[in-house]
Amino acid sequence: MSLYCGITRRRKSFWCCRLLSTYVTKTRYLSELKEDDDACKKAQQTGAFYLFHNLAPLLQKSEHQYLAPQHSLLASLQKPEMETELKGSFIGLRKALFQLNVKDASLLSTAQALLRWHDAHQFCSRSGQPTKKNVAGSKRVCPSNKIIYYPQMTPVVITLVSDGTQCLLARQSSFPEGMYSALAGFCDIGESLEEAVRREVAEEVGLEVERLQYSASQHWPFPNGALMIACHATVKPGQTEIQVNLRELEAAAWFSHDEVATALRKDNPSYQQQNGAFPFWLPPKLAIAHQLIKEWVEKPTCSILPP
Ligand SMILES: NC(=O)c1ccc[n+]([C@@H]2O[C@H](COP(=O)([O-])OP(=O)(O)OC[C@H]3O[C@@H](n4cnc5c(N)ncnc54)[C@H](O)[C@@H]3O)[C@@H](O)[C@H]2O)c1
Ligand SMILES: [Mg+2]
Repeated sequence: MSLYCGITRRRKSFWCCRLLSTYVTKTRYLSELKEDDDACKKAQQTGAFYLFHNLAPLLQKSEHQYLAPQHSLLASLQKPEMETELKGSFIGLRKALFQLNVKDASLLSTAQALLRWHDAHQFCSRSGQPTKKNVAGSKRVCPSNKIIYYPQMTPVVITLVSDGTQCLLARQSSFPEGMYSALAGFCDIGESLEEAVRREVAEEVGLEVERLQYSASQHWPFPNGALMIACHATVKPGQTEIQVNLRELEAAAWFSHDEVATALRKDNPSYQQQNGAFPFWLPPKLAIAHQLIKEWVEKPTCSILPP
């Protein structure tokens, strides 16, 4: 698509033309929809919608997968009629997330986080008056004092700690049986990413981080829309004795490269072993914890780059 812009200098007009990438065009269009209620209303006439009921998306079950159908603007129907009409059911995102394709999982996570934020920000915290949502849902405004509220994400650090040969994985009692993950924790106000990683590792397993390396980030819809910031970290040599904080974790342990590489190749084993224990397994592919662990398996030295 072309952009034409007119620049007038010293009474002469110059016209320049340059090609915009599809990504830039799309980004600018979405940015316009956030600010322009009329343009957004117009877009809604031809737009595709995901449907939610009490924050649960409407999904269709297909073998081992969920499909997230999109719909054009619908007449208002009650939940049971809607499910029958659209041949699906409203299913909790926690249950369905890992059985969705990456695109639907990402869009539904964003949509759910946004819906939850709107639900929790109905009133201005200064005036107590009801706030008003713009058409795109990208902000809420208090009509009495014009304060604008924007959707928020909570930063969370997730860290895969290594001693160079093994990596440290932990589990909370709320995790599915047998699943271990990297250490995670909410950033405190005023903290840098590095400070949050050092504090969380010290708090949860009693170790001091020596070096850390940023890996990637991910939006995570639970519990209220978090920005997961993933890092690799190493601990000081010879200082690998774990002191698990049992208020936060059920267990934490060092795992060898072989153990982790083997677990990474397996799907969630939902069976119990003969001794009653559940086999060791790792978070599914969609979770950034999985990507962090996979990176370490492929390159165990990824966390010991110079600081
Ligand atoms: N996507 C992934 O791969 C992945 C993996 C692990 C954890 N996570 C997410 O990371 C999040 C944080 O991990 P955690 O539970 O170990 O955190 P955590 O270690 O900070 O412990 C949670 C506790 O911190 C306190 N807390 C401080 N600030 C908070 C805030 N802003 N919101 C809620 N509680 C706050 C509460 O007391 C809460 O019980 C989890 O909610 C989990 O969903 C995602
Ligand atoms: Mg934690």
